[in-house]
Amino acid sequence: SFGSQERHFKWDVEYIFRAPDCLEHPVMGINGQFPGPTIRARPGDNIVVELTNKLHTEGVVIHWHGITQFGSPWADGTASISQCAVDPGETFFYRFKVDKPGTYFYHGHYGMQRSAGLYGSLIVDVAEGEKEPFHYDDEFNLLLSDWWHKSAHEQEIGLSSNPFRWIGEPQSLLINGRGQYNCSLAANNGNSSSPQCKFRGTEQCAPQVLKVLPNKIYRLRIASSTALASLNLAIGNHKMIVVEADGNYVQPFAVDDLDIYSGESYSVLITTNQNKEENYWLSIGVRGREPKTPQALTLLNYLPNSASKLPNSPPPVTPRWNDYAHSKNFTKSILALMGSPKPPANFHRRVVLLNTQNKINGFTKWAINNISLVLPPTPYLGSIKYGLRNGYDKRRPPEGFPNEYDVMKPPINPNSTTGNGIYVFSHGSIVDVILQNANALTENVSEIHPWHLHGHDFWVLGYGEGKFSEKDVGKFNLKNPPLRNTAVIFPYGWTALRFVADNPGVWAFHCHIEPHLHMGMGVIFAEGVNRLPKVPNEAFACGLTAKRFMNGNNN
Ligand SMILES: O=C1O[C@H]([C@@H](O)CO)C(O)=C1O
Repeated sequence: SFGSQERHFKWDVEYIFRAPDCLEHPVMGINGQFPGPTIRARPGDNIVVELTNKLHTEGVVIHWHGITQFGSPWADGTASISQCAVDPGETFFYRFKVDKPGTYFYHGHYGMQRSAGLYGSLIVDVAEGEKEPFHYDDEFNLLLSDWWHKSAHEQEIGLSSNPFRWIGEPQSLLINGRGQYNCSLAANNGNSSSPQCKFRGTEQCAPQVLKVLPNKIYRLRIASSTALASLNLAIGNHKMIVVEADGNYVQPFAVDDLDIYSGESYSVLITTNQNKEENYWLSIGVRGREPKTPQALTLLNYLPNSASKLPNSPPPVTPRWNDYAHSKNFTKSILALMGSPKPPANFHRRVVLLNTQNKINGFTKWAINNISLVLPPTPYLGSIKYGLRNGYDKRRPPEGFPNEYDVMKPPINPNSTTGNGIYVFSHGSIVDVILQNANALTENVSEIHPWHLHGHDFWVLGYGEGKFSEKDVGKFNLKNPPLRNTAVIFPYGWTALRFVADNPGVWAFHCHIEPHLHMGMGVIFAEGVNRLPKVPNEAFACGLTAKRFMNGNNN
């Protein structure tokens, strides 16, 4: 399109020593930075990321979360799905177009590399000469994450062990890769048992202070790449107007605090119209799991006040972790901005996906319709495109679950099986997905799962309690459902989504809680793969020997 640019980046992924929460640990960085560099682009721009793997003993891929990859499914950055993991020493070229303004991010999508710190921001501004449907004077970008003192490797080994070792709650929450583990910014006016932090400001774990001028409007871009934690964000004395969710404009609404699940992004507007002699807290706490992690904090610093002037009152408190009514109220308030694309009135195919915690040979797993996803070694995109017979399980996974299954109780028979079959959708068909939550292995436990779809936005048609039934269809919102790429299922509830299968490729659809995906909580969708032109060789084979074989020189 007119004025579009190529934006070229050269990135080295490597472990670096960093102190994200003031304690030093190996962190997966990019070009020596953590979080990785921010990509900023405009709609229509071609992004080229020349990614060199400097990890020495691990493969790597990067997923561009929220970017549809229309016409470039091999650049989606999902190991075993859209490409082979990039070998140590190798360089892979991600080439893709960004199509829609919004707040996005990128992250590792191989094993548990997101937990290791492989993530960064991707911001698409409006096209030159165009305006957002709201006004603001300046903006801040807040990429939220959670951090463990146990390495991603140790976490992963625990999950794959029998007896199972759960990763537990994070030690710290990070804002733009910065948190404070053994001190608190609010010790002097809160009830923290930690000592007051004393920062010069140059420390790796010093908070990024948000410096604002009085009586202005600021846009906060907020994205969550947490591995586990669902979060709630609040700013002392300031209401937030929600205007964007996952790169889509929403009908503006005001809140005192905002829930954000892993894989989601929001933009909110705040007006700096409070007492300008004061500074204010921005605080982030854990939702949906019994919190064992202190709040993350930073300051809204009204200039010219000193940033060392602490607010008079303690940081806003996070709503009670299991106040699901509060969460549902927020989530259901998110509706598409008037004039947004509407969903088709009917669907061609409905897939119901039951989410259960299971056992396989004594190992703890998650399963969808009783199949726990284990990715095949050959990427699906290549297996399908080239008709490879043994690339993956050709049996179609179930479209639903037995009617008598009681979602309110632990599974009667918790034993499950692994699989890697795919859901194949006809090109252009309209697909409804009902995500059905259930009781986990333990009685009276049902968890939150934020589900993320690659390659598409979907409309969120509705949320409900208990088991989904046909009569719930009548309550679907077809008028102004929000378009998103991530939607949460609440404990013991269901969430209904609709999307158009019009993006040729193979797409992961999964719980964005990284350990849950690792334990099998995902499915694979494929559509229109036969329409794809030649797939770049380097997506499916590595090194010069592979190139030689592909050129037919294999003797
Ligand atoms: O997958 C999970 O495992 C643990 C627990 O269910 C078993 O230890 C937990 O809280 C999860 O979310």
